[in-house]
Amino acid sequence: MKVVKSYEMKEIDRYTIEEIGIPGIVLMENAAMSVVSETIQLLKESNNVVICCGIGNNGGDGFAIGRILSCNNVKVSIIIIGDSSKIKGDAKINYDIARQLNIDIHEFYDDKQIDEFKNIVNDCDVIYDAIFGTGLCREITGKYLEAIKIINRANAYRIAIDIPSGVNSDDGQILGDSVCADKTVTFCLPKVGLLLYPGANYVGDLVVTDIGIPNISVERINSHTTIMDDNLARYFIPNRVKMSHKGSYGKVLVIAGTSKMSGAAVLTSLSAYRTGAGLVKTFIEESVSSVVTTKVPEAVVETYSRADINISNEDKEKLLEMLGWADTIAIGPGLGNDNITREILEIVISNFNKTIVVDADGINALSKDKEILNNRKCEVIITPHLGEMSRLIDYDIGEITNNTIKVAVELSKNYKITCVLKSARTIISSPNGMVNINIYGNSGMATAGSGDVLTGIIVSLLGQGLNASDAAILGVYIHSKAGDKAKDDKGEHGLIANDIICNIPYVIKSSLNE
Ligand SMILES: NC(=O)C1=CN([C@@H]2O[C@H](COP(=O)(O)OP(=O)(O)OC[C@H]3O[C@@H](n4cnc5c(N)ncnc54)[C@H](OP(=O)(O)O)[C@@H]3O)[C@@H](O)[C@H]2O)[C@@H](O)CC1
Ligand SMILES: Nc1ncnc2c1ncn2[C@@H]1O[C@H](COP(=O)(O)OP(=O)(O)O)[C@@H](O)[C@H]1O
Ligand SMILES: [K+]
Repeated sequence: MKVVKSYEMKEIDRYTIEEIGIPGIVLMENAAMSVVSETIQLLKESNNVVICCGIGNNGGDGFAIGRILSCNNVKVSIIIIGDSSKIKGDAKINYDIARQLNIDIHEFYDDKQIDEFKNIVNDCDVIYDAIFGTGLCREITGKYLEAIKIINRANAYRIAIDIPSGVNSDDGQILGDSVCADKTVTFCLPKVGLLLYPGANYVGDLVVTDIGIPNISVERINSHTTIMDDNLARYFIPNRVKMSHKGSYGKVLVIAGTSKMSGAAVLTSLSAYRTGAGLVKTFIEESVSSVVTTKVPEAVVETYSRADINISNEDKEKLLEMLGWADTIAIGPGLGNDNITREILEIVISNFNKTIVVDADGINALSKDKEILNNRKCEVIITPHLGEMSRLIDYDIGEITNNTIKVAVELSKNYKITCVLKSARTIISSPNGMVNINIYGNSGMATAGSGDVLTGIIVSLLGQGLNASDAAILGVYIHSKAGDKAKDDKGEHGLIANDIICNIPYVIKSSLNE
C-alpha cells in the first residue's frame, strides 16, 4: 500500500476535485461519514461528545461530523479554536450548516474563554480532534498549544480526524505538542507521519477509510513510500513446487559466530532453515563449530582457524570454493570486530557474484573501509541498527533517529545497495529510491540475537529466489510478525530471539492461508 506526504495527498485531492470533477464538499462529506461509521459504536455509552475544530478543512470535517452525529441524536458540542471569521470554502459551508441547525457551538479565541473551554472538555467522554490535519505547517503555540494540553489531560476517549493535531504528516515529528489519540481515522491513504516515531506514539488504533477518491487519482502519484500489509505478503512468499528437491530452495552460506558469540551462527542458520531454505552451510571458527552441529543438526558445518591475525591460504581456498557453491551469503553476525572479519568480507564481496546480506560485524568492518563496497561483484543488502548506521556514515545517532528515511535513502543511492535500517520502525530503502516502512513488531524484539534472526530470514528468501528488495521487505515483515506472535504467547518481557524463530513457520503458514 502507498503511503503519502502532505503535498502528495494535496495533489490527489486537487486532481480529484479539479480534473475529475468530484466537488471537495462531496469528499468532505464522505470523510465525515466514514469517521462516523468507524466511531459510532464507541459513542453508545457516551453522554457528551465534543468536537474541537480548527479553521481549515480539517475543522470542516469536524463540523460535518458534528452535524451527522447531531442528526443521529448524539449530544454534541463544537468548539472552534481560532478566529471563526477566517473559515472559508467547504469548511465554511459545513460551519454555516451547523449554525443553521443550532448545534451548540463555542469559540476558544483568546484567554478569556479558556475556563469555558476547560469546563466543556472536562465534562465530555469523547473528543473528536479536528484542529489540524495535513495543513499543519509550523510549530504550534498560544491557544492551540493550550487547547491540545487540555484535550490530553481530559478523561475522555480521543479520536483524531485524519492525523492527530500536532504530528507533522511528512516525518512524524511533533510540532510543539500533539493530541494523543486513542484512535485515528485517516482518509484515503496512510500519511508517512502516522507511521514514524514519535508521531506513531500519538496515533492509537489507525484506520484508513475510503472517501470516494478514484484509483486513478492515487495511481498517478509517484509515491516512493509503501508499507507491506497482511494481504500483500502472500504474493511475495516464494512458491513451493511438488517436483522439487532441497537444491530448489537455495544453497545458503552463513558466515557468522566466533568463540565469544557462537550463538549468532546458530540463530542465523536456524532462521534460514525455518524460513524455507533447502540447504544451509555454516562457516565458523573451528573451536566453536560443535555449538552449531549440536544446536542446528540440519546445518552443514565448515570450519576455519582464527589462530593467526590473517586468514590462512588454506582457509581462503576453502572459502573461495564455498563461494562457488552458494546461491547467497549472510555475513557478519557475531563474527568479531577484527582483521580476519575484514579479510573474509573483502574476499566475499570481491569474488561472489550474486546477492549477500551484511550484518553486525560485517557492517563494522565496512565502517572502517567503505571502499570495500565499491570494489564488488555482488549485490548487497546491509542491515544496520541505529548504532551501526551511526558508525557507518559517521552521523550522530539522534540525527539518524530523526531522519531515518532520508539517511537510509542516501546510503542506498550512494552505494547502490539495499539498506535495512533497523529500529522500532524499520526502514527498507532500495537503490532506485523506493522506501518501505515496517509497521509491525514490538519492544520485546529489542533482545540480543533478534537481528541475527532477521539476517537468517532475509538470506533464506534470497536463496529461494527473491530479489534483494523483495527479500528485505518480506524478511522484515516475517521477522516482526513472528515477534508479534511470540509476544501474544509470552508477552514482551520474556521474549527471546529463539521465540521469534519458533514463530517464523506460523507467520508464513497463516500468510498463505494454509
Ligand atoms: N482537500 C480535500 O479535498 C479534503 C480534505 N480533507 C481534510 O482537509 C484537511 C487539510 O485541510 P487544510 O489543507 O485546510 O489544512 P488543515 O489541516 O485544516 O490546517 C490548515 C489551517 O491550520 C492553520 N495552521 C497550520 N499550522 C498552524 C499552526 N502551527 N498554528 C496555527 N495555525 C496553523 C492554517 O493557517 P495558515 O497557515 O493559513 O495561517 C490553516 O488555517 C485534511 O487533513 C482532511 O482532514 C477532507 O475533508 C477530505 C477532503
Ligand atoms: N521496540 C521495537 N519495536 C519493534 N522492533 C524492534 C524494537 N526494538 C528492536 N526491534 C527489532 O529487533 C531487531 C534487533 O536487531 P539488532 O539490534 O541487530 O539485535 P542483535 O544485534 O542483538 O541481533 C531489529 O530487527 C529491530 O527492528
Ligand atoms: K486532526
